[in-house]
Amino acid sequence: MATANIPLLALTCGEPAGIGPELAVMLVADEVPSARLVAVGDPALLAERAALLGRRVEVRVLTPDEPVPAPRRGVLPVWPVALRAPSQPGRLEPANAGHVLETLDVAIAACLSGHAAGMVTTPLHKGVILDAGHVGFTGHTEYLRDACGMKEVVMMLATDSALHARGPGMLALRVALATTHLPLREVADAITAPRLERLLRILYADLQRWFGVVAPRIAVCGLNPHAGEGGHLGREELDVIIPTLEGLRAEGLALDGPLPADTLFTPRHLEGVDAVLAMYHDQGLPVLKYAGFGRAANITLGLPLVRTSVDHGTALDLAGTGRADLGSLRVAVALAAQMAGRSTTTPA
Ligand SMILES: NC(=O)c1ccc[n+]([C@@H]2O[C@H](COP(=O)([O-])OP(=O)(O)OC[C@H]3O[C@@H](n4cnc5c(N)ncnc54)[C@H](O)[C@@H]3O)[C@@H](O)[C@H]2O)c1
Ligand SMILES: N[C@H](C(=O)O)[C@H](O)COP(=O)(O)O
Repeated sequence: MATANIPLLALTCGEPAGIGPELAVMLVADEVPSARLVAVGDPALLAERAALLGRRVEVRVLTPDEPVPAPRRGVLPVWPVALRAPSQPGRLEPANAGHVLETLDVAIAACLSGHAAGMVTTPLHKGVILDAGHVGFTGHTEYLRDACGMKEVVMMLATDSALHARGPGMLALRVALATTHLPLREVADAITAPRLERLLRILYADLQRWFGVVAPRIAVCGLNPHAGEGGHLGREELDVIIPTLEGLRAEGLALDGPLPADTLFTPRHLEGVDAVLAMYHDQGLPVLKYAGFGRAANITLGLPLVRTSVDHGTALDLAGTGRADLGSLRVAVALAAQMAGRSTTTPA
């Protein structure tokens, strides 16, 4: 395949004090990356981290018009976005929050214009972006939603099936979230029937579109212990979740639940299920990360572009040590490449 026909992925380098920049370096230092990549970040910082880790990497600065070369070991093409202040591994610097957001803007613009076929993000630090005054920032997912003008998107994490014996396919356990980065006390109010319906429609459609699941079966968690115990432990199941599921089932969507979340994530209940919809972040993600931390990826569904990410955060405790595990970034890149390939063959 000619280089220009290999889907191009923009790889944002994330929080400069975290492990993102060194993961970008490590990805090309020891192996040929599985996709045509261009990092979006500060070239001097990347070269510095490569030197700190003792990795031989040529950081090759490209203008937006220059072709991005085919993947090659030891070469990291970069679309430059300058740091706003010096960065030390492990030390957050609010002055660099604007830099982090600019890397996202560059990648998003490249995807929306069709220049890049998708974007892969390494971790940013939500707290330091808020400390810097970006009020309301809660993560890539919501930032991408707003940047792309979408009303709703869905965060889904998926494990790499290589670790699991649950049958063929690249990814074995997929967990989507009905609410994302929200204080727990606000979760119940955020789960309304119209929203839940929109989220389930996005999840259903994107399982078909990106993962080739012809007739998705989705298992939906209850919000309350024991899925509300018939209304004795909370009424959200009776008032919101059950009527929403019934409405969508009448249209032919295969939806199980609401099921008690504590037993839903067991092999018998997961048999034949293509994705689980958890009601909140720490209902679904601990299970997913227990099953595959370091071998899973985060995908934003419902966007007009391909976006995957790693399953972990900035790991400030590991930054600059070279001990961060590259596994999740490998999965995120491979998955984005697979999705980008589909987006050229499947109508939107
Ligand atoms: N995709 C993202 O941008 C993303 C994802 C998760 C968390 N975060 C953000 O990261 C920051 C720190 O979050 P946290 O402390 O809850 O989670 P974290 O994932 O950064 O760290 C949790 C633990 O996992 C370890 N860990 C993380 N990545 C690792 C890797 N690649 N290899 C080996 N060990 C690894 C860390 O050393 C730490 O012990 C927060 O601001 C959070 O919001 C961002
Ligand atoms: N909820 C994600 C996780 O725990 O892995 C993470 O915070 C990333 O979210 P964004 O992709 O929205 O930044």
